[in-house]
Amino acid sequence: MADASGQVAFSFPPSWLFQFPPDPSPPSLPPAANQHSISAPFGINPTLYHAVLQPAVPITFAIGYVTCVKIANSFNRKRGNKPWSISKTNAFYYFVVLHNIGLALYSAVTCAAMARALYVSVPSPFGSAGLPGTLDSLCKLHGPRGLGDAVYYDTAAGSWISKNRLVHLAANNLTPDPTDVGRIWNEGLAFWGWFFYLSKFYEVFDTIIILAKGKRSSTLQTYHHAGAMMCMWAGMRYRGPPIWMFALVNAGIHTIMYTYYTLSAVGIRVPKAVKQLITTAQIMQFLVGITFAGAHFFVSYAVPVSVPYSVASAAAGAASSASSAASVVRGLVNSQSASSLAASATGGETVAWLKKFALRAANFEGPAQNVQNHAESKLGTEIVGAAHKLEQVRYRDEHQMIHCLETSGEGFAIWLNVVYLAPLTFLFARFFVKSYILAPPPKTARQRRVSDSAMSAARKTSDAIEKFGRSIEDTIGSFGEQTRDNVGVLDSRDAKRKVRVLIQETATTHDAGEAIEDDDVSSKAGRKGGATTYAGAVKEDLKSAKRANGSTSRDIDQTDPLQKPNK
Ligand SMILES: CC(C)(COP(=O)(O)OP(=O)(O)OC[C@H]1O[C@@H](n2cnc3c(N)ncnc32)[C@H](O)[C@@H]1OP(=O)(O)O)[C@@H](O)C(=O)NCCC(=O)NCCSC(=O)CC(=O)O
Repeated sequence: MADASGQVAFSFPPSWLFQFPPDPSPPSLPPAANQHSISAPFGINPTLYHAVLQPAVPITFAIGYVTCVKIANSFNRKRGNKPWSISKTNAFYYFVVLHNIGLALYSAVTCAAMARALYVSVPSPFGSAGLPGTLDSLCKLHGPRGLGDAVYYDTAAGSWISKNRLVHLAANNLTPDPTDVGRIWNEGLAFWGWFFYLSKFYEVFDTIIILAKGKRSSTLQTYHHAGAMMCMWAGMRYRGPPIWMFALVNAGIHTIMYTYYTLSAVGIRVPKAVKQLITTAQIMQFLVGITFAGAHFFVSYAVPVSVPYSVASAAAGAASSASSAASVVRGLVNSQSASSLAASATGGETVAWLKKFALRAANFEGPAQNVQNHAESKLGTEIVGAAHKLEQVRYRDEHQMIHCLETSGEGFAIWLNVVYLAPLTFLFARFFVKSYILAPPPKTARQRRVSDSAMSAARKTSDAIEKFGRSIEDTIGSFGEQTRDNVGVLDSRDAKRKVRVLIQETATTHDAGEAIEDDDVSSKAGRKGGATTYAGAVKEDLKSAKRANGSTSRDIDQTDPLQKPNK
């Protein structure tokens, strides 16, 4: 299927894009050393650059990470999810705050640098190169800016090439020139993408923070971190074209997410609506990411290609028709040697030269030799020589459809990302449903009243128990004294009154406790957030209070000297 202009087409992807394992050629390309610009603020040692992109690095790390998380999860479960003692230290607190601030800032810088790279590399589809120009800039990451000027790896030829014969490779003639500007790789992805890949290893500290708090790392958390390092690796190792989006959008979302965690870590409560917005943005990035990355498999577009053609036929055409002559002139002006020829000749000389050229093409060699320039001298031998050369090989631009992707490695990087993102989107959607749809809604006035009464009930219970204990001690004390003094008569009315008042008080708080228990608001939310955690704690206090009250009452029943004996 092609668009109206026939310049863009959508078709089923060729099977070689799904080859596994992918072709290891070509290796990734470090950014140019000593560039000192926002695209690459400093050089990266090429050996190091390649070393961390070895497949063993992310695979080993991801397996090690998942194994450690499984062990730590079961450790935390066995300990009843008790926070590790280190999590109570100041050092841990400051580490968590700095970790989040650092990642928020780093993500913001990466996002800005990638946005700039996109801005300078991707032309508008409404510009002179149209939609193919935009697609070309998104599909081909190397070489100079301009439709059809990209440098890409031709798997069949086993070398880097360009559709434009005027575009040169690096000095070694084997790789794209690292100083080329105007495409995403050299404009920032080579540098910022590589560090973003490394940051995925550091981000496992998120999990360590969760574990240290005595919680268990969720499937979402573990899967996300293990998968992110694999996907960033594949994108950077094989230069999957849409990997820029991972770096740009994910860095943007992480700026917000780590700002949220910073606030959360210092105890600033973020409204639930904001939290919900962050989760929505995360889900959106995955959906857009899957669609955008997947589209690369299906897109082809037209690029101008320099096609060599035989001069003789073109020249014959030039002699026979004016329009063909015009095309010859265009061909000449388009070609490099013709440009230099034109540069060396003034307007009159060019006309004379064309006349000579047309005569020669028409096989009138004699008259051709005698063509003169405006100074009425025969055309210089160097011009004739150049024209002669032009007769050998000429190029003209034709439009050819090319696929967006060129190597099986690019294909691999994309499908790995799509395969990773699909379950991640599901896990996030489930998180969304659990956290914002199934979780209890914000408290109503009545629920708040119940919650308040829970707190005051808890307070009363504890005061009453305290008072009760003291009275029992006093009563037993005075009873003992009176017994010792052999008075034989306890001030029974006073003691009885005290005990009755206390039993009444605890009974009141017991009822309040029942009321709270019936209301599941405070109990369900229990584990998340300061207020709900407090409500959970209150409930626990109430339960203990109830237990304490029950046993104390039994004790009183058994010890009350004033109680009538059971019949
Ligand atoms: C709103 C969210 C950003 C965060 O939701 P959470 O449920 O994690 O939020 P929360 O308020 O319960 O916070 C969790 C607890 O950990 C503490 N905490 C502090 N710093 C943290 C850090 N860097 N990472 C994880 N937890 C951290 C919090 O203070 C809090 O402690 P306490 O409980 O003691 O108050 C959400 O959208 C989300 O990402 N949920 C998934 C959670 C997850 O596993 N994320 C993995 C990264 S996903 C990711 O990164 C996606 C992406 O690439 O965009």
